[in-house]
Amino acid sequence: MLRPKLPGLPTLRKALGPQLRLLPVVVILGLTSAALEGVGIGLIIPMLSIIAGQGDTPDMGGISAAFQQVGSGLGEGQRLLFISAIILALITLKNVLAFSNTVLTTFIYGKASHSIRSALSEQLLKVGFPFFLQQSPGRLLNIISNESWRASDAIQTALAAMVNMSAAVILLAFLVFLSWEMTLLVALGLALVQLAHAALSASLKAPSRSVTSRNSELASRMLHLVHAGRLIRIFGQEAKEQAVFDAASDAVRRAGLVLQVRQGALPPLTEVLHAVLFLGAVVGAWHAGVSFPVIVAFVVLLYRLQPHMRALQMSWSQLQGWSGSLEEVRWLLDPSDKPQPPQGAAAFHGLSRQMKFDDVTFRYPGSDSGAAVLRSASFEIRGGRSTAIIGRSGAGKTTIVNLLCRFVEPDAGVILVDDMPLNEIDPTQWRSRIALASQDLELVDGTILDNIAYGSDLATVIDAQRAAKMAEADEFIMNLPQGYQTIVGYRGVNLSAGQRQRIALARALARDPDILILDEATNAVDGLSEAAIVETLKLRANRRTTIVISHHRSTISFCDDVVVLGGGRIKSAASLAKLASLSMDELYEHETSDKG
Ligand SMILES: Nc1ncnc2c1ncn2[C@@H]1O[C@H](COP(=O)(O)OP(=O)(O)OP(=O)(O)O)[C@@H](O)[C@H]1O
Repeated sequence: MLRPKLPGLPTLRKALGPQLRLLPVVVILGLTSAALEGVGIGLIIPMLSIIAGQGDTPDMGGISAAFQQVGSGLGEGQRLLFISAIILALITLKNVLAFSNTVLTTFIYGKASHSIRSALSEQLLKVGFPFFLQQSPGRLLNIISNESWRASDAIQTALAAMVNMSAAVILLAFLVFLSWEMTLLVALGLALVQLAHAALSASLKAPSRSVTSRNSELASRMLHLVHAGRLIRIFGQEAKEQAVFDAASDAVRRAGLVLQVRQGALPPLTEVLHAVLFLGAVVGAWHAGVSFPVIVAFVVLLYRLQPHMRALQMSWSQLQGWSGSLEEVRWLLDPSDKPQPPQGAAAFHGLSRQMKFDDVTFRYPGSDSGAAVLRSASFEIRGGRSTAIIGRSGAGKTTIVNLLCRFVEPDAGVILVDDMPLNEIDPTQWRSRIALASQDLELVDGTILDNIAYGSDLATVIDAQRAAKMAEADEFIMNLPQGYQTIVGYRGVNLSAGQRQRIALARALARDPDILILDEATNAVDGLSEAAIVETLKLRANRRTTIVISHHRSTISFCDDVVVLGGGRIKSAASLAKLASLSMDELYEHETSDKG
């Protein structure tokens, strides 16, 4: 009866994973408990015959006659007790099996829900970074926090549908055995009810998608309120923001109302149609001259069948109502239309000579019509030296970092590492040799120690303290009441911007990387602390490769080389010592013919 295409079925099947092999057990338990129920109801026939004083009603055939034989050798009183005992035993056993099935389906549901959440997290961790440049965080948040739960609910509903389907099949079989004519009538009626139900359920898909997209918009507004708290207040936008939020929230309410009203119309409608069917069957049976005990058994069976049929139909409409959610979850889990993570299998054991940008052109995804950020850029960053990358705002400095870290890949040209194309190197091995401290690289919610140790295997607080000392962070950390155990809060809100930067720098230094990249990593640090940090970096620079991006002359003062970016090109690449006399503004304009 539920043949039409089930929305999101592949997603559900994938989520069930190894639990799929438990589904036959669910079905067998469902069939068995329904069979026990059917037999129990069938035993009403001899019971009623005894009570009505009809003895063995002669005109019965098939399964009714078989039921009629139960306890036939006993006296009436004893037979009544005997049949009652069997019915009680059957009811008890049926409920034990039903309970076992509830436990089993709950177990499967829990596992499948976990697997959906885990798959979503895995996908977010695995997907190529450009995905995050293209997608709205609100949409992603909504999928993780809302839609994934609906997908889990869909699994529970699908499992319940299987149990109900099993019960319906068995009870229908008993009905056929009791009276195939009456069953034919009932089946015809049920098919009509199902058709009406399916037509109405199909109209739930559009409102379901609308609810999903409104929820995404609302999640974006919520994120905005959380992240832009200061901005909203200082510009006095509270009333406007409230109005925008209310509009988004009300849009969710309206879309939800349409969906729920349509869904809500289905149960009463189905109940009325079932009642018509029920009464029609009774009247029909009376006209056909079916015996009283058989009519009662038939009606009781039909009565017991009805909730299963209704539940099946409800499951169907619920799954239609969640189709928007299932589509969103399926979309996020589908890798085919997502940017791939960086590839490459060659081993990397450390930089010995240089990193070379050879004719690299790059444009951000989604900005195809706009100008390229880098156009045929060629320059070298020599190993074991420190290189400043400078240029006016928007020149493409951070883009170079993104390319080096393989967050994005060049559209044309190649980046060579010791003459090997970077895209052939195993990205995990490559990144394990890099540490990045950047103005927009977040702190994690945890202690200062957690943050410094993030990404390196620091054995002790002493190790963390060594890194913190190099980043001029130890002193302020020790002055905090909880020291290294101080909780930094979400994105480090409990700390000042300069403190956050010094912890991020300590985190990068703790990795003791081959290649240290500092992208505006100290622009919020006071001059004195910055001077001390620069001294530390100078000492370190003799051993390791360091790339520094900054608009401050003092920050790049210790660098050996400088690469100047402008208008998507490399304007100049030279030894910084040769340009020592130039101010920052003069450096930005400096142009050499040999950019080597
Ligand atoms: N995610 C993105 N999508 C589209 N364009 C982007 C994206 N990120 C940066 N850009 C564009 O790329 C150009 C270079 O940006 P980039 O961040 O590399 O500049 P920058 O030199 O580091 O600037 P700043 O000194 O201001 O930090 C800019 O024009 C910017 O608008």
